[in-house]
Amino acid sequence: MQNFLMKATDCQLDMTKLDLDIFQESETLTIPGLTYIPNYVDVQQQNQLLKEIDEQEWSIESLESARRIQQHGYRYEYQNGILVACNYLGDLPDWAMQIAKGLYGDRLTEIILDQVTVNEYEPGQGLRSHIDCVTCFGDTLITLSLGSPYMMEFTHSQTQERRELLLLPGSLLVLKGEARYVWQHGVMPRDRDSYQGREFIRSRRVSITFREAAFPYK
Ligand SMILES: O=C(O)CCC(=O)C(=O)O
Ligand SMILES: [Fe+2]
Repeated sequence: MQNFLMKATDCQLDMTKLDLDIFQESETLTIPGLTYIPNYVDVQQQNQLLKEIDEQEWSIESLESARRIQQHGYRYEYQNGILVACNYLGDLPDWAMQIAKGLYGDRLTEIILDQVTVNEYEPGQGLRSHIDCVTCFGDTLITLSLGSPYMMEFTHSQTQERRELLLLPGSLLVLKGEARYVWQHGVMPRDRDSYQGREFIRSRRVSITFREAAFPYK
């Protein structure tokens, strides 16, 4: 195995040299309904988004994971994976609304998505494998990745078949159909990822997930 250590602070520059995007795209075709779009936003936009996000208030996701999150548009509260409350918070902040409109303009969504969850991951933190609440959200989930590359794992909920995808900063992950409803997705709590024979040291990752708040909660 090629031991390729990459410091995440260097990654935005190094990514262009690595040409990772090419082999990632072919791999994504093996999960129906999953689309991976590298470089959806450029480095300048990524930095601007991180700045805007960090100006907003964070909250702690749960005692279990202690990761920081933000919710915009609607706030969903879960206990042990069960929805216990949903509140309308108001319009999305401008930076989120601009992206939501862009996704719609690029025909990635049929409506302008109105719920945003920002997830922050520090090295060692993860997200348990899950299928996003079916009754809470619409059929299209879109995640924009910022910061350090992290690997996402997908597990088929019946066959337990697994896939991996390294989510690069600036990339968009679109989950619909089977990728949304049949495959679970999650992030292992680790401080580095091995992917395609290379090792990626994790630093801070911030993801922005866009969803449609489902009708009963509007
Ligand atoms: O951080 C990510 O890329 C995914 C977030 C996610 O799956 C969720 O909030 O449901
Ligand atoms: Fe999710």
